[in-house]
Amino acid sequence: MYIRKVSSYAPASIGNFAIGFDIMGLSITPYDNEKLGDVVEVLEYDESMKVSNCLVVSGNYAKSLPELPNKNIVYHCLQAFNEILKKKNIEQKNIQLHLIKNLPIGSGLGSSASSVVASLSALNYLYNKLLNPDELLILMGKMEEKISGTFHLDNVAPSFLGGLQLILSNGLSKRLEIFDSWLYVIAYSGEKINTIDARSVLPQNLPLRAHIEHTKNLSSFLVGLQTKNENLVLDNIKDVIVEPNRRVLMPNLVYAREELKKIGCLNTNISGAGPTIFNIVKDIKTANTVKTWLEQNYINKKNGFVKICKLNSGGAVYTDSNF
Ligand SMILES: Nc1ncnc2c1ncn2[C@@H]1O[C@H](COP(=O)(O)OP(=O)(O)OP(=O)(O)O)[C@@H](O)[C@H]1O
Ligand SMILES: N[C@@H](CCO)C(=O)O
Repeated sequence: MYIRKVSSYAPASIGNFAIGFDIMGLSITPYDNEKLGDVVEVLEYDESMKVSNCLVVSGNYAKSLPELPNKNIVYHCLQAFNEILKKKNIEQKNIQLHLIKNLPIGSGLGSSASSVVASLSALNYLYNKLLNPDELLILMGKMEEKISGTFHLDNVAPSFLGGLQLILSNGLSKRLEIFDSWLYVIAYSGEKINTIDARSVLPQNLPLRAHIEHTKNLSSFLVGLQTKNENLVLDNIKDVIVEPNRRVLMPNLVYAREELKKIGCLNTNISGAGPTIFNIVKDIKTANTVKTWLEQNYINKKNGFVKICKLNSGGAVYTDSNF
């Protein structure tokens, strides 16, 4: 039996939020308050009890994880944290990690980020908040880099800190206030797209025209938030840089966007690297209509799902058996 259990839940997130490739992301939670995110429990044992397996996994998507524990990003998070302890001459506790894998892998819902945030935030809590939130966020980004090949914080920042997060040039993250009444109908098609593959279809250079158009859209989006102009914000949640290249991976996106607009959906875009799409509506009645259309026309009924979500303001949540 363990002597202490620290558990952390890290919510799903919409990476990029369409207008901010690699620099913006939104934390979401289902409208019915169901949980949508991974949980990592750190179990501390008495020194007399030998922990034979430092990582165990369970949950609906545990079977899709790499078979070898050392291929799991949670294992790398533990190793990275142990390295920090070593450098700071802090003795390692006798612990085991339990990952409850609730998010589908390669879904675009920030699945790997959720595992990273849950494990590192739980470990940090167990070690009396050894790292401050900025240091912890950077470490989370480095762990994401191990998976996708690039350092990006657009999933880990919202999952950890909650809300709509904008990554700044100093590497830190800033919360932006977005309309909290908006609903996000997310549709996970059931296919798997690894971020690293979705990045390999992107061009290394941008035409100047695309850069200008994108900058205009991003500026308009930010001004819309600042002046609380909902239409200006909605009109500028769009991606003229990445989406055109990723459409090849998501051939039904444009058709879905056109059809959903006819039934009241205000905005349809790719979540993270896809294949999940997010659809913005302002009321629960339209959300249900959009959900039904997506269930009937967009998702693979065996593995896919559609959920009505809202903004998650809080980010990762801890519980500690000591309290
Ligand atoms: N704990 C983990 N959770 C999720 N993926 C993991 C984990 N450990 C290792 N992986 C590997 O990471 C890859 C999936 O991560 P990836 O970033 O591509 O998808 P995602 O996090 O679902 O998507 P997105 O970042 O677009 O929202 C897979 O190759 C998977 O095997
Ligand atoms: N910004 C990332 C999110 C997925 O991890 C991308 O679109 O590649």
